[in-house]
Amino acid sequence: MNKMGKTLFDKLWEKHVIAGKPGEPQLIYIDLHLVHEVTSPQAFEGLRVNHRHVRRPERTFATMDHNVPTKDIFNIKDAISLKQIETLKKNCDEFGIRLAEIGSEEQGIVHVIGPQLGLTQPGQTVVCGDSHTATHGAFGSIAFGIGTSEVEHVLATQAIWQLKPKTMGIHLHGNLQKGVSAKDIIMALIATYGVDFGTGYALEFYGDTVDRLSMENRMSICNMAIEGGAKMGMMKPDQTTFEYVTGRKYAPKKMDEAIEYWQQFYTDDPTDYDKVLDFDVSELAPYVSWGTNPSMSVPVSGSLPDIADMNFQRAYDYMGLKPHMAASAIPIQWIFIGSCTNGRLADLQEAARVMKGHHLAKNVTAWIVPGSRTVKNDAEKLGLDKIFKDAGCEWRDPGCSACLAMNPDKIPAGIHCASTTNRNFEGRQGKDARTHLASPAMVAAAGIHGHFVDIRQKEVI
Ligand SMILES: CC(C)[C@H](C(=O)O)[C@@H](O)C(=O)O
Ligand code: SF4
Repeated sequence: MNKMGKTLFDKLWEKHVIAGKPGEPQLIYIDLHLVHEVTSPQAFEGLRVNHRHVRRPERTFATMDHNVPTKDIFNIKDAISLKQIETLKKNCDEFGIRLAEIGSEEQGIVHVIGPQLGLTQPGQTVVCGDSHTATHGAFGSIAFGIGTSEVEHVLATQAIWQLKPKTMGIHLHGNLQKGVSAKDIIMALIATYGVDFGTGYALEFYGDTVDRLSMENRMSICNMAIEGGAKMGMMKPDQTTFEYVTGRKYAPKKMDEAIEYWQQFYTDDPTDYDKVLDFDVSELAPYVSWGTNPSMSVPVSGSLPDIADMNFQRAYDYMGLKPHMAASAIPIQWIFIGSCTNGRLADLQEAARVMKGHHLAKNVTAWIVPGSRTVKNDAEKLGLDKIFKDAGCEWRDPGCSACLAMNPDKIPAGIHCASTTNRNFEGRQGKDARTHLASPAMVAAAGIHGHFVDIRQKEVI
């Protein structure tokens, strides 16, 4: 393609390059470094051993999320979890880093609290030792996950070496049908193009569909860019973004100036991308995953595929399902609503809207886990906790919880769990647990019925 202008990504990249030549790894400045307890201990240890300090503590913010129990939160029984939590506290004290600890108002999943506190802003580079850092790209920033040795490098230097990726524009257009959400868009994209279509690319989602989405919905899409193989997913900042950031705790004091600066970040013309995908969302159905990677997903109105290859055979065996069965016939015994994909207030409101006045089907267990303490408090102010509890759900404390089996919240073996999370790998939610990814409204409806239902049909909820 003949590039005339610049993409959103190009503009952000240029503003942050400190050293290096195009075509080779370049050193880029990092505006925001988010830290959690799992991927930071060795990084801090490296600083200590080398007698280094944290270069920009005021651009670094830590939280506890993966290991925290979501019930009886101060009572961490697992020795490794306890060690990681205690180590983070010690490291933050020693290196002068702000920390949202268990029990505090600011604590929550790293990708929920960054935006919520106004730490995440347009025009930034954001890193964290966590693959779902792509979430923050929804604000119009370069945001990506890094490994522990890179965490150490960023702590010490506030910069990182990166090879500039290619850019892919994903043009989303059309109106979503009622009951179809942002989560369905990203699941459908991955089901259509596979788990590695984004490898080597920075994705930018754009188009009239994106323009109409809330920040929460935009974050759900960028969050799963990594499930499509891309390290980063982004969207240009617009009025919706500016309104979301305004008034937040760490938002810029001079908002007018900030907005004026942020307005330069957009793609000049779609021909500037290295590649473009065109995706009409108007006929999209809600999606559910049936297998053991996020591309193994189908429309809820459809049926499960043939055994195309060995991976499918293995997935069917693990999931205890059969080819050609209707997606709506997948039995559901557990539901999980939470995570950095769908654990924000808007997600809980969506689930509560579906659950209101209903009760869980017999034999269904439900865990509702707000993405942060603030989400929890805000939800309670709106009475959402009561709706969930009346429906028979457990209303828990914030954390990653059953999104991954790194804390006491594990889904039992053999159980089919409809989950608002982003990964459905073998053992992800507990040994031999069977994860089915879907949107908050779809998961809530599955809890009520004990199987998936097509929530586009009025009579089901
Ligand atoms: C534990 C962490 C490193 C991991 C990640 O990088 O994504 C986790 O958050 C996940 O979702 O699997
Ligand atoms: S909620 Fe899940 S996907 Fe998000 S950071 Fe935690 S473990 Fe990773």
